[in-house]
Amino acid sequence: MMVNGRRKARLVLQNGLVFEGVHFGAAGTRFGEVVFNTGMTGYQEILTDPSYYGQIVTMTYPLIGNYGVNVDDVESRHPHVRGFAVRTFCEWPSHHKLVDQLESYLVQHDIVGIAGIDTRELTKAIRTVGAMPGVITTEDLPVESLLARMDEALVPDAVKRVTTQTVYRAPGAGHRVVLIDYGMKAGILRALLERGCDVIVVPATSTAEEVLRWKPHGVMLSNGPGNPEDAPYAVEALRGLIGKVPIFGICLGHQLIALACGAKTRKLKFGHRGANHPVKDLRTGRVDITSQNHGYVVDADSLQGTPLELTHINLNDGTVEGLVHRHEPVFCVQYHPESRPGPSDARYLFDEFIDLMTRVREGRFAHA
Ligand SMILES: NC(=O)CC[C@H](N)C(=O)O
Repeated sequence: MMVNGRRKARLVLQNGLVFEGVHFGAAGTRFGEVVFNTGMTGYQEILTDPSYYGQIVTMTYPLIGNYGVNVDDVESRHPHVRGFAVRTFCEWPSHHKLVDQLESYLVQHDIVGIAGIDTRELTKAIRTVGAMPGVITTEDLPVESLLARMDEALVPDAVKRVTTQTVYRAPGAGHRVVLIDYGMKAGILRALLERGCDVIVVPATSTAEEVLRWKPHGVMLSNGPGNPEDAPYAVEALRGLIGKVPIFGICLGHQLIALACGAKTRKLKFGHRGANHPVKDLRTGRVDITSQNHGYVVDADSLQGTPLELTHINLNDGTVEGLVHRHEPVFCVQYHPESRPGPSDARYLFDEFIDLMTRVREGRFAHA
């Protein structure tokens, strides 16, 4: 069926809620966990952030696509979302860096989109019920048959599907850093290269021995998709790295450090995805406005009895945002200091990592 010259599309949630709109992007049927992002801009970074692998993302900001797509705002080679849901998409974008329209970009990468739905109502449904499986379809399929297929939204072994298959090096004259790619955003690599690091990017399945063979001055743990408990091989590798080399973990990397140290993770009701999450550093009182994208979190109570100390909390819901190891040069944050998209308040954490590696190399490492 057509609406205003466009094919009809539907977004169906597992709880039976149906949103009718029009199709934009590729045609077809795509299942995925439905999550919302509250950023006003940054749709291209969001589409290409591998942590969204297998998910259907809806933007709460109502007008999407107005600056088109460009070659700079990508966090990986191609989009990783399964579907994209917006209120209004802009058919006549304008920006000096624009190379394409959002719609043709989605078609090119086979991402099914829906527009013209009440994204506020959709977001409220997710906030009330919690993030849940759903589907976007441009096909004329009965709702019952779609509801019966919601298992297709599951993404087993997500990290293994997005990690690099080969080791590669981005040379630099500074500290040698092994960057473990669990589904890395390019912004993390960029932040290290901007600080002169000699970066070796390795697959998520690398063992501690494989990482240490590079004789790194530091190990950087990236973000990545899915439940951290689904990557036990990564936790195992970290157990062999903690205490041997300085480590800085971001998002999934942070959660994996927590698991390796005996803490637990749990699923948030609807996650944190946006560019304005306030995070407080408990040691300094400083508050950063941060970029976030996560559905899981480290359980604060489970830190009891572990060597980890809580350093940062989210000011919206009090959840764990940062940790430091009490005895070893290891620290991590749940949010995204590389931003992309979002504010750069927390970029200084990369400088702290550089400083930590310098201190360890010079034998000046000591925790307060
Ligand atoms: N951006 C990330 O690394 C997300 C980590 C994890 N997949 C979560 O959703 O919590």
